[in-house]
Amino acid sequence: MTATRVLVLNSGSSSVKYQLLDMRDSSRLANGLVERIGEQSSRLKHTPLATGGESRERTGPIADHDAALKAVAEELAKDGLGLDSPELAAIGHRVVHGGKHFTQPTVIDGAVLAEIERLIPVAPLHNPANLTGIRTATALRPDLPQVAVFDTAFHTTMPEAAARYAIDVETADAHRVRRYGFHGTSHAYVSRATAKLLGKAPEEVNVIVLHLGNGASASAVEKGRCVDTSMGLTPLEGLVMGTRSGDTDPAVIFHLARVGEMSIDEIDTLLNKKSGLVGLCGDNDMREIRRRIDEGDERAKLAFDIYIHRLKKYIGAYYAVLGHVDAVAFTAGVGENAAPVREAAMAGLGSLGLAVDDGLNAVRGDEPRLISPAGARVAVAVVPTDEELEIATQTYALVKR
Ligand SMILES: Nc1ncnc2c1ncn2[C@@H]1O[C@H](COP(=O)(O)OP(=O)(O)O)[C@@H](O)[C@H]1O
Ligand SMILES: CC(=O)OP(=O)(O)O
Ligand SMILES: [Mg+2]
Repeated sequence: MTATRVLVLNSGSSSVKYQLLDMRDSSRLANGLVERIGEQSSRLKHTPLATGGESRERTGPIADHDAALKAVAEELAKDGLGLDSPELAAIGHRVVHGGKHFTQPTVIDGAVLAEIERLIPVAPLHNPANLTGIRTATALRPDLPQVAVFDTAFHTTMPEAAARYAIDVETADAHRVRRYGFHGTSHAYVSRATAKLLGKAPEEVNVIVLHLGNGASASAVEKGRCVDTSMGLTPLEGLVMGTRSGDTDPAVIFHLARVGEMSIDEIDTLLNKKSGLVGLCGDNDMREIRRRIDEGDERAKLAFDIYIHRLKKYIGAYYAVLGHVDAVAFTAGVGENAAPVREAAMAGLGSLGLAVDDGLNAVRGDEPRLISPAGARVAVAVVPTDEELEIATQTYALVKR
């Protein structure tokens, strides 16, 4: 029997999303989510898609990512899909920071682990969780290839003009300070899916991808290659996000340290966890923000306006970077679901050939779809991302013989 299944683990700072796929037809056998890891109220939700069974939930403390992954393995085993299955070909891991070094998916060995560990200072929220996921999975199946698929890989094609900060070159190089970009697996997948929606090859189109989830980033993709993206050294730069500030004057940090007497760690927490939408209005869920706006809440409206203003600036910037744009693609939780965000982001951009058709924008669905009016100069599209499928595809391509 040839092994054709791939388990994908996407370990975030306080969550693990997972999916088990059969790569013969890319069908999903099971998926799930463990959230609030490290809290008393952890929750695991598991859906056994292969058997068509009901989703199962367990709540109660799950101390760390190691315990989370063991709980996932137990749930999979209940459906006869345990990690001991001979049909499992590999485990694919999302690794957020791969630095400059990793441009391709990579089978993990000691040297790869060491490099991911060395990058912890530039991805303190993400890389430690990714490492625990890899170590636990390896302990459960030491015989299987474990593959790292890096968020940064797609962005390694950025030209130096986009990747370098304008700071002293020697200092920057000594500390590997440069723009790496993140969500690359999603930007790669969505830019290709957008080309397909237009009936073109990726090499034939220029696309602006707007990945708007809890973390959010934009990218400029020229003929299939990333030429700029909004996240930088860490996933803090760029757009306004659920809890992250995105762009600020770096002097805000000196000011808060000197005048506000805050420690560097306090400022780090402020900008990464207490800013963005949650800092502006107390909510980071776009559904809740829209509900509050409908009730006349001024703070929610201001938070929304700041979010949209920043998004528009990046759309304009990447339009200029690309020179010619074939499509703008909205993706991830907000991009796929929040019609008012798409409408507001495109409002007033008619002279750039950008517009949305209200009727098309209101349609909901899981398939890639156009929302621009017929005959528009630039296509505007909603293109659902699928980071897990992309990670599984890249993982399987690397290990199948
Ligand atoms: N129906 C919806 N309308 C508006 N926003 C939504 C909707 N569904 C999800 N979202 C937004 O999507 C976000 C999560 O996006 P997602 O891509 O899953 O993020 P992440 O992968 O970073 O956890 C939520 O915080 C919420 O703001
Ligand atoms: C890199 C990053 O921001 O990831 P996420 O959106 O999953 O937090
Ligand atoms: Mg995400």
